[in-house]
Amino acid sequence: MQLPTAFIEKYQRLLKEEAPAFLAALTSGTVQSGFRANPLKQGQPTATIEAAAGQSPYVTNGYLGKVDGHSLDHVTGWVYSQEPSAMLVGEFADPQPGERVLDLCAAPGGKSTHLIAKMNDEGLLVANEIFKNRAQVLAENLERWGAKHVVVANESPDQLEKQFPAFFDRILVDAPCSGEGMFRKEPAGIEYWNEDYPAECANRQRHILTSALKMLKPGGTLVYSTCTFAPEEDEQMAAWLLNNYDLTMVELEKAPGMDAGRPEWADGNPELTKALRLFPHHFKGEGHFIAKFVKNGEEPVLPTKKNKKKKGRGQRSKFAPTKEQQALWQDFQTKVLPNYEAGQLVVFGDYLYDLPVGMPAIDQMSLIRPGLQLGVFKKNRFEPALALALATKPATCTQVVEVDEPAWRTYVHGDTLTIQDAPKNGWYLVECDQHAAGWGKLVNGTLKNFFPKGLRF
Ligand SMILES: C[S@@+](CC[C@H](N)C(=O)[O-])C[C@H]1O[C@@H](n2cnc3c(N)ncnc32)[C@H](O)[C@@H]1O
Repeated sequence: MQLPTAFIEKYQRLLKEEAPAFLAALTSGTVQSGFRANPLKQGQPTATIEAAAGQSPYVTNGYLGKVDGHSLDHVTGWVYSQEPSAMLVGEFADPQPGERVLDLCAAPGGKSTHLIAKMNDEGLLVANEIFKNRAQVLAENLERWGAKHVVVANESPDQLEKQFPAFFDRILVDAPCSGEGMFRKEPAGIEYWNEDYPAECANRQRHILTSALKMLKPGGTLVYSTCTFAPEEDEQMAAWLLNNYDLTMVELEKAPGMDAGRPEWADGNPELTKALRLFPHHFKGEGHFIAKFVKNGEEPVLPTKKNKKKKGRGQRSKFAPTKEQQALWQDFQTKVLPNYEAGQLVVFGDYLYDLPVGMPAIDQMSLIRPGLQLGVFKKNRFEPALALALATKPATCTQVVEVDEPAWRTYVHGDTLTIQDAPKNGWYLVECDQHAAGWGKLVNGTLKNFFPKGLRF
């Protein structure tokens, strides 16, 4: 790997006698892969964990090692591949169950899956991505993860800020950056780099952070992270935040191998040591920067109950299912998922979603996934969605077909399954080794395959 001369000279200047070790680790060190297990699923991804190289000492459910993209654990969302430095961001963000959380730059979803897991799928996570194709990937990854209380939005930060004034308890800005910390893992990123690139990225980051702070409640927490070493995007951005907003910086606890922020690379404010830096010659992972702040000030006065009610009612009626649609869903739910508790049922096109309670103004923004997709209405039928299967614990489902791994492979390939001693006809959750894998419709001993065509392999 050939690093640009200007890059080498910059870090020789900044890191002085440490520079040779840093540059050697960046060009020839080993990329450490990792993954997180999904605590929202019922059980442990034993097969992937058995093949792992060990556990992360810093991240609950974090492991070192690779994930097979065609494994049962991956396809059913029991694991998410994420390198060891990146998984520290969600850990330090530390969202709590019941909070309103925004992941403003969320695709492909590594941090979002971590945030909602730490929230125990309680409260509301808005996972936003500015680019539509990336927002689709984000929605797919969150669908596999099986979370209910997540909305996927596809907005620019300055559009989103209009919908959520002082709304969130916690916001993560995992910013688009110059990506220097990923050069070792993704060398193609080197081609985009030039001396001015960090300053360009910093300009964009200031815009994103300006919107984020408008959406953060007083008393709320902002976590800012990058995967670059550039001080312009790291300490200088944290200094800019402290100089322009009423924020208190939160100390991030450093384990051996984790570095403190460098005040001398910004305006000398000693507070900047509270931030965390990950260098590849000190930590077994890629380059990252994390800073955490609390927004000072009083909570705003909430709108009166009367106003609130009006808004909610209008919103619901526009997207509310018809009586026929409700009856179709209820028929399915009573038979198959008798204990399922929906938040607000909303219909977008022909699709039925379970919108998390507390999500405002869904008609005012571009949403890729307004909550958990429950299914689709087709003529006079209801067809359950893969997302619902992946969010279902098999023990809560009354109609389950258990298959072994070869039969599961047949299922994800798109073929029908023959079920011996078949029970009554109807919708069944396909389960393999406790993993909910999708839906099938049993007709006289043959399980018709409803695994989405685009995902078959
Ligand atoms: C570092 S990546 C996020 C990674 C993600 N948090 C994860 O853990 O999987 C930054 C994201 O910001 C998005 N982005 C690019 N320009 C943006 C802008 N002007 N405003 C908001 N997001 C932007 C990128 O498309 C990218 O998906």
